[in-house]
Amino acid sequence: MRDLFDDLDDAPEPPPRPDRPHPALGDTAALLALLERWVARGWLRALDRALVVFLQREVPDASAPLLLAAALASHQLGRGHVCLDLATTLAAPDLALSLPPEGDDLSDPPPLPSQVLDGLTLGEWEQALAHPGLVADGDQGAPGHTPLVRGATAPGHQHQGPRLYLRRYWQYEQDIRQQITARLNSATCGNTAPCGSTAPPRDGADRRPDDATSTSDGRRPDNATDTATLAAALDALFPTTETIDWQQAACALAARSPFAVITGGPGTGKTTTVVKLLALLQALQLGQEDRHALRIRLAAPTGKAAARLNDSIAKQVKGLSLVELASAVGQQGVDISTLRDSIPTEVTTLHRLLGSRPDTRHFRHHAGNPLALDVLVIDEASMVDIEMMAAVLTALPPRARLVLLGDKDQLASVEAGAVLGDLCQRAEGGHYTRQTAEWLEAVTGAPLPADYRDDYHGTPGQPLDQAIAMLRVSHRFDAASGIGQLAEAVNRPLDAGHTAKEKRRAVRQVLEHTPAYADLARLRLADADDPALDRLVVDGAPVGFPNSGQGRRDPRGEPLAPPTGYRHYLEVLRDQRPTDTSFGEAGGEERAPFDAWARAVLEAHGRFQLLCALRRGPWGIDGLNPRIGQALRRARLIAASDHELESGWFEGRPVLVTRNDYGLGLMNGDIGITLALPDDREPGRRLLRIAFPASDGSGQIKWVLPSRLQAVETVFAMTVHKSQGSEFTHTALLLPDAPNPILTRELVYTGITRARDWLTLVETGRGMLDEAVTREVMRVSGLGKL
Ligand SMILES: Nc1ncnc2c1ncn2[C@@H]1O[C@H](COP(=O)(O)OP(=O)(O)OP(=O)(O)O)[C@@H](O)[C@H]1O
Repeated sequence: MRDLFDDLDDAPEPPPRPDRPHPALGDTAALLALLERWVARGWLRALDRALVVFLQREVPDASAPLLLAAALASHQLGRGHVCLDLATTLAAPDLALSLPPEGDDLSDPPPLPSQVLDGLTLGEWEQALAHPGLVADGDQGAPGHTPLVRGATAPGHQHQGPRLYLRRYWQYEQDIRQQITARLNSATCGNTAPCGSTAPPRDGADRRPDDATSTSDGRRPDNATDTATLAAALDALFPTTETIDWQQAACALAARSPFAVITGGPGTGKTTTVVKLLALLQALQLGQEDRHALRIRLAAPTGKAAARLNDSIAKQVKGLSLVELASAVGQQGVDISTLRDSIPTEVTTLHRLLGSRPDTRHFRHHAGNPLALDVLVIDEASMVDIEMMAAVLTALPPRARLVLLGDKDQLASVEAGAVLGDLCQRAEGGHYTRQTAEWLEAVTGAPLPADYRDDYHGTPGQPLDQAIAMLRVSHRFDAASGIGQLAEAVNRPLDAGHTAKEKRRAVRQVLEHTPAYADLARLRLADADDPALDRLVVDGAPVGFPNSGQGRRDPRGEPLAPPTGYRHYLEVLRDQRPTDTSFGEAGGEERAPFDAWARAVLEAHGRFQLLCALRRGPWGIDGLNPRIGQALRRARLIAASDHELESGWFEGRPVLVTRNDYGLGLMNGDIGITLALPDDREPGRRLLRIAFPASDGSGQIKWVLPSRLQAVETVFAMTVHKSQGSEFTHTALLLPDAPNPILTRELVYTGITRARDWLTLVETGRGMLDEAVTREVMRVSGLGKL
C-alpha cells in the first residue's frame, strides 16, 4: 500500500527565475495599483495600503521595494508578527505572508507575492531600506522619528536576518527588552530572593519611600534571605526527592529573580507551583522582623482565563499546608492565618489591572503612575501580545517582581507578538550555568541533570535562561491518557534526531494505539453534510470512545460523565429556566434565580466545544456555525430561522466577543449565552439578553442587550486561535480537508490541549494532520536571548 505520508516528503520543483523584475518593483504607481488589487481581493488590509500612500506622500522619493516592504510589515502585524523578516519572505514569499489567504477561491488571482518578489535579491531589498527619511537603524538606537525601523541584530541571534518594523512595535520590543534586562541584571545569582532592583525608576524620579516602588510597609522588598532559610522553606513546601522536582526548582528559581518565567504543558502544575511560590515569598517576607506582607496581584489576559485561575488558585490556597513553612522561616516563625490570608486568590484581567479607559488604548497606570504592587503574576502569558506586555512592564514599579506563567508551545496571541514563546526559545534545554546548578542543588537537595547545563549544550547560559523554569511532568494526563500522548507527540519539535517522517509515525501510533485510549476518539467526515457531524455536535458522539465513554474515573477516582455535545447546555437552559415572572431589571434578590440559571447554562456550555482551524469555507466557522445551528434545530434544541442562524439572535445562541469593549467591560474572547427573560415592562413578553460571566471571576452574571454588542460572532464552532485560555470537558478538533499555512503544530497542540477529559479528532481530508504536525509557526522577533 502506498504510504499516506510519502507524497508529503516530495519537495516541489522551484519555479524558473524571471528575466526582469516585476513592474511593481520598479514603479510606485504600479506598486500602488498592485496593492489596490490585493486589498480588493482581501489579501491585504486597506490599512496596509493606506500606510504606503501616506509614506509615499511624505517622502516621494521612496522606492517601490521599500514601500512594498512597509506594506508587508504592516500586513505581517495583522497576522500576529511584529515585523517583516526580509530573508524568510524572499525564501518563500507566499508561505511567509500566508497569501493567498485561507478561503480564497484562487480564480483569476492578482500576481502572487512570489511572482512580484521573484528576482529581487536580499542585498537589493536591504539597500532599498537604506533611506534615512523613512527607516532608522535599530543598531544605532533608531534615532529620529522615522515611521520604520530596521531591526538590530539581536545579540545571540546572528543567524537572524534583516527585519523591518513599524516604529511603534520596534519600541514595544525595546521597552520589553530593557525592562526584563534591568530585572535580570539586578538578580544576584547565587543569592536568594534578591528582589531589590538597583535600577532607577524609568522616569528618573527620586521617589519617596511610601511610593508605589516600595512594599506596603514603606520599605524596599529586598528580603535577601540566606540559602539555608530558602532550602528549609522549600523543604517544607515540597516532598523530598532524589531526583530533581521541577516544580521545586521552578519555585526556587522564581524566588531568586525579580523576573521569572514558569512554563509547562497542561496539568504540569503551573498553578500549584505559583501558589507555593507566593506562600514562600510571603513567608520569607513575614519571617523578617517588622515586615508587612507583600502586595501581590494575579492577572490573566482574558476574563475567561482569569475566572479559571481564580477557581483553581482558591482551591489550592485552601489545601496548602503551611505549618512547616511558617516555622521554617525567621526566628519566631510566622502566624499561619496571617500567612494564608496574605496569599491572594482574586485574579483580575490585565486590562482591569492597568486601568483601561473607554475609547483609548492608554491605561491609567504607566511609568509615571506605576502599579502599587510588589509582585505581579500573569497566567496564560502566551496570550499576552507585545503591546500589552510592554504596557505591563512599563507600569510595573522597578523593584516589583514579575512572574509569567504559561505554555510556551501554545499558539501566540491573535494580536502581534509571541512574547512568551520568544522568551522561552531555549527553555527545553535549560541552559543553566554551573553557578545556577550548584545553587539549585544547595537549595533543593537534588542534583540538576547534566543535559540541562550550559556546558552540555556547549553555549554559555544567558541571564534569561537562569530565570526560566520548565515543568516537565503532566499530573493531569498520565501514560494512559491519549490526550496527553497525542499532545506530546504533536508538540515534539523536529530536529536532527526526529525527522518529519518519524514524527508522523509517532502521532499515528497514538491514534492507532491498541487498546484504544479511553479519552480519544477519531471521526472521519465524508463531506460537510455527513450526518456524523450532527451526531457529534448534538450528543458528543460518545460511541467513538471505547465503551462509549462509560465507566471512566478521573485521577482522584471520581466517576467521569461520558462526553456530551451541545444538547447538554441547551437542555440545562430549557429544564432549569426559572418560573419567576419578573427579571428584576434593577438587580437584587429578584434576579438571583436568573443569575443561577445563567451560571448553570454557562457551566454546562463548557462541557463541549467544536474547534476548527479556519474562518472561511465549509470547514471554517463561517460554514460550520449555520450548519451546526441547523442540526440543533432539527434536534429541536433551538428555534431559529435560517436568517437568524446566519446573522440574527435566538435563544441558546452562544456568542464570542471578538473585540474588547471597555464600556461594557467585555473582553475579546469572552463567551456569553443568549437567554430569554421576562420583559418587566410588558408582562408575558420575553426579551433576549446575553449572559456573560463577570470578568473578575466573582461568579456574577453580566446581562447585556443584543443591540449593545458591537463585535460578537456565533460560537458553535470556534477557531483554535480564539480558544486559547479556555478548557472544555469534551473538545472536538476539526481539521480542514485541504492544506493551509495556518495548520501548524502549535495550532494542533493548542487545540488538543483545550480538552480536559475527552478529545474527538475530526478529519475531513487525508493527510492534513500529518502535514500540520510537521509545520511550525515561524517566529520573528528581536526578543529571545537576554
Ligand atoms: N506534584 C504534584 N503531584 C501530584 N499532583 C499534582 C502535582 N502538581 C499538580 N498536581 C495536580 O495536577 C493537576 C493540575 O495542576 P495545575 O492546575 O497546578 O496545573 P497547571 O499547569 O496550572 O494546569 P493548566 O494546564 O490548567 O494551566 C491538579 O489537579 C493538581 O492538584
